[in-house]
Amino acid sequence: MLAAVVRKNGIDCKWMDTREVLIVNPTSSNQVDPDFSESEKRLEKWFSQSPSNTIIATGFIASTPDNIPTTLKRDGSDFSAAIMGALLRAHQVTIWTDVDGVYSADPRKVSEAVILRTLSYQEAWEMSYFGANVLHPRTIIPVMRYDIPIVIRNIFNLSAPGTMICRPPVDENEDEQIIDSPVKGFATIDNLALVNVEGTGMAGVPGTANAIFGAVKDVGANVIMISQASSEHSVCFAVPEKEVKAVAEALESKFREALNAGRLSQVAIVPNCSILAAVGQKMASTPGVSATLFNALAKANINIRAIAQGCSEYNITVVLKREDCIRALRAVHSRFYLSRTTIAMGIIGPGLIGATLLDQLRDQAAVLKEDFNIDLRVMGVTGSRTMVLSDTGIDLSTWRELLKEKGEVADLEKFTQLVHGNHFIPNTVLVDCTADSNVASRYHDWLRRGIHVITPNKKANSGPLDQYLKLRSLQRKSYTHYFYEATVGAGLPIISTLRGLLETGDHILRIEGIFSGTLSYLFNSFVGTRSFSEVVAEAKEAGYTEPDPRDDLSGTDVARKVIILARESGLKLELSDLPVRSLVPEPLKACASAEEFMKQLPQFDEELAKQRQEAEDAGEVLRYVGVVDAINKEGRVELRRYKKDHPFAQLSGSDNIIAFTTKRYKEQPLIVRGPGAGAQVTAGGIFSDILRLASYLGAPS
Ligand SMILES: NC(=O)C1=CN([C@@H]2O[C@H](COP(=O)(O)OP(=O)(O)OC[C@H]3O[C@@H](n4cnc5c(N)ncnc54)[C@H](OP(=O)(O)O)[C@@H]3O)[C@@H](O)[C@H]2O)C=CC1
Ligand SMILES: N[C@@H](CC=O)C(=O)O
Repeated sequence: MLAAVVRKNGIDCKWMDTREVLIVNPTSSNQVDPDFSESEKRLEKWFSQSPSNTIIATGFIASTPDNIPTTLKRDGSDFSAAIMGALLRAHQVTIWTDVDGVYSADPRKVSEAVILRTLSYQEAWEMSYFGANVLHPRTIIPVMRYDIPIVIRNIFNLSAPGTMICRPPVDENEDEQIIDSPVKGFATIDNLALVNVEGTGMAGVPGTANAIFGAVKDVGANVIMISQASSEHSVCFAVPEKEVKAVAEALESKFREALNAGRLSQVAIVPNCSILAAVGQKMASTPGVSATLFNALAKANINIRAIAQGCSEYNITVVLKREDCIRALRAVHSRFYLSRTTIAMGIIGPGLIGATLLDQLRDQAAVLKEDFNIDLRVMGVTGSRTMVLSDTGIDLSTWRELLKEKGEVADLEKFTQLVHGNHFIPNTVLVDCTADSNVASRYHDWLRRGIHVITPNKKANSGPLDQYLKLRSLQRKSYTHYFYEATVGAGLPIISTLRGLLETGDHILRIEGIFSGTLSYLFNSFVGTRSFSEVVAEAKEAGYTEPDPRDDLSGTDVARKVIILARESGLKLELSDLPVRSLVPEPLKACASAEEFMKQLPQFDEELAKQRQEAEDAGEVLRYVGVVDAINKEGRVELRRYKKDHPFAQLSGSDNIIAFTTKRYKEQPLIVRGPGAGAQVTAGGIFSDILRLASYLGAPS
């Protein structure tokens, strides 16, 4: 019928019943092998009887050598095209199908998967084995014999150039993707089980592998991957889950004697596994591919159960828990720059700092995506009473309304599970923008679960020493990150400067400074023109104070920062070890709320006004300072008087100033100075930590 339609449209065309031309031999595995020499003879004869430039040939069908009609079995239509291409020594074979080409990963699992412009024959083989929408491997064999390219095109989208499967170009500039990434694509197989045969009696015993795989063959199971360490104490292989029971029984029966005698210790089954394979011919000549792959998996906190790589190096296969498979696929896909570094984020505490951070994330999202390939997806926002969650990411221009109008009752465990449970995003970070010690007490659990933590909240690092040490030790052992630059100096680089000094071998002697933006502002502005309580109200209004300003005035906030820096420098101090001079009038310590405290504060203005006047009369100013004394292994927080020409007397606004005296910076300390409180700078500091995390996870920096 098609030939008739083509002829009706004016094209001279013949139709070919391929049963007359294609001759195939059945194989033992219920497939067929083309008989090329017989088919060539018959094709020549057919042409001599029906000369034509255009042939419409039947797909899928052929004949046996004794002329009995048969089919080309599964994927037989593609196979007929490839055989005809080979018989005719075609310039190119095009397979018209309903997809744009071969993707770098299953687009249902990796939304950023890209169409591959070219694949080598071997890459196409590897990808198709793993279920990617490529040609069946046997389809490629006939055309590969004569180096004939096959192009996969979409009949429904003629503008898509498709994927060309061919011998790799000699000039690599022909293919941008090959240059960008040694890995062409990733594929997965689900519903597998691992079988591990283990025992000291296996080492150096010829025939062990033969016996194991003989037993597997006897039950008709298909071995999908094999791995054996060179110690020969164990052989592990993957089979389809539905076949594993029979395999285990066959092995136990075959090796009963060795198991009883203890020469084999076990035949263990690991159910619910998946395979993830990285495929690329260029991997063979590129060092570091497996390191990058394993690193990406480690960073996504994914455990690898088994590994296999053939010496052709076209394929690296890892076996993982099935539930980790999609996350793993996304992590490695994004790591090889085929797609963006995507991080699922949960923001806890949308108060002043959290809300400012959300707005900064909203304003910068497009630039991060387009220019830096970073996709920060806020999957949830929670306060102490309500929370909002989304599977795909919250629209940051409407999060306030969503929280107010559609918020559900806050539940931090549920929040954590849902933000982290998105299997499509490999990495999760929880950003704690509260001042709550209960939230801080969860960091250990989050890090243990592979969730990164970023926070301006000082409670965890200045809380009980043993918990702090536990947290740091866990963090050192795992691939999860815990960043808290904004806990000291808000957006100023204080912790990173200290780390830089220590990591390069310097020794801290003393860290001294004005660590409180609020107290800095108070003493910079309390110059005799306004009362003390008025200046405190201004600091609160400017967003410098803690949620309860008594935390600032009591010196607790400064003490916490001193403890954070002391611990960072290696001192094992508790918050209670620090003598603190509180500026909170004794009767107001018991006020029920921050509002009540602010209301009553004016009654006590006189006392501080007196102290300020006394200092001024002596040509001095009052400054609230913190000290880490690493020589005497102690910390202090004090209200001190400084001469007016002292650097600490020269500050303005909410400036912090921190002086590091070290072995290298002994005569002149290293000084960091700048605004040390306020919503924009603090949120900016947290944002920098988030981008640092993204770069650790693989985003270009
Ligand atoms: N202001 C500054 O310049 C700086 C602040 N910081 C730190 O930033 C953090 C936030 O400060 P700020 O924004 O001013 O504080 P806010 O009081 O404005 O906001 C705190 C937020 O935390 C939420 N919250 C409290 N407890 C919980 C809980 N158990 N679970 C979930 N959410 C909770 C509150 O929600 P709800 O309203 O529903 O109770 C609120 O949204 C503090 O740790 C502070 O020390 C660090 C450096 C500088
Ligand atoms: N309340 C704090 C905010 C930063 O940590 C301050 O005043 O410094």
